[in-house]
Amino acid sequence: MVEPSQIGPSAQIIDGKRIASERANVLRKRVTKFVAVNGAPPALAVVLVGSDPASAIYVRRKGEQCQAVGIESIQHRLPHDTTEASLLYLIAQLNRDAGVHGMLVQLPLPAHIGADKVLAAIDPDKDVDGFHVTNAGQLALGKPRLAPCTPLGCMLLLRELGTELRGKHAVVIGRSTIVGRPMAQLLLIADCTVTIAHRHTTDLAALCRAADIVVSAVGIPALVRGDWIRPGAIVIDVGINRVPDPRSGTGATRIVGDVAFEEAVGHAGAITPVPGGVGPMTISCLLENTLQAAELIEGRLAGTLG
Ligand SMILES: Nc1nc(=O)c2c([nH]1)NC[C@@H]1CN(c3ccc(C(=O)N[C@@H](CCC(=O)O)C(=O)O)cc3)C=[N+]21
Ligand SMILES: [Mg+2]
Repeated sequence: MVEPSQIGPSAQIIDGKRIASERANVLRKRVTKFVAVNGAPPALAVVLVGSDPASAIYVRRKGEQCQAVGIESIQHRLPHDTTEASLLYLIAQLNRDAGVHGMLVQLPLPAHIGADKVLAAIDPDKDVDGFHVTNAGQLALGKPRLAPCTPLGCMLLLRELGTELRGKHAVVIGRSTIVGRPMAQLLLIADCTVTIAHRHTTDLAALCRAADIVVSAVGIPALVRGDWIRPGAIVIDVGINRVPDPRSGTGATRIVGDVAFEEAVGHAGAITPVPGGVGPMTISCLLENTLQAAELIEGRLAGTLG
């Protein structure tokens, strides 16, 4: 007996939430080992300036996930009118604090604070977002140290599928420094042929139709249509777009990605949902980067002490 849902092609739905929770179990064991060796847990400092509601939710979720694997979470919530100088002062303190292994400043920052200057002030060894020019440069050289969490999470999802990446044509839509560019670098390291598309790209549809892997990170709901997806291609949807939820009738919102999911699911071989795809993997990779930073820092200290 064939269910209607089994008639016609339908993609494998890549369950980022499940994969992230399985990885949390592995991370928890690594953290336990770290505590046994070093006597204290890895610690992540998260700095939030202002009260953007989405940022507040993400920061809270990061704290919860840290706690779930035994990483100490230190959160600094600063008022919207915090000066650039006082934010730089806090970063300098966190850089010096031997009890802090990783730190991040939640983006976006208020307009009166220069994000480039702030990111440059973070000790690259504690830069668990991988946004510092040193870490971006290492990645561009093909020798990543701490790499950005969202692209790392996308790579883990691709690896989880078990398909050979070497020689595959990957189209990355979006060239942001936090997702598109580092994503392209990681795909290159995995021996993909990589095309980066952006707002000036002509005939994005035709480009996507030639792709084995499409990664979209632009923030436009339903930009990527079902018939843009080559049969069997892999679709990674990084978009987080808040839209009105017509089903609620109460003005409530829901989040959708950049891909018209219901269309694309009939074409793709595998596709990430939003929510429950890339988002949970981003936080999972943040935890992993924090543990990696802590292991490197403590390993180096142990080396200097004998
Ligand atoms: N310095 C800095 N580092 C960041 O890594 C950073 C940032 N700033 N600013 C904002 C973006 C966005 N981001 C997300 C993290 C988790 C989910 C996530 O967990 N999403 C869930 C739930 C989404 C929801 O319900 O709102 C999901 O997709 O299933 C989403 C987005 C990290 N960012
Ligand atoms: Mg998601």
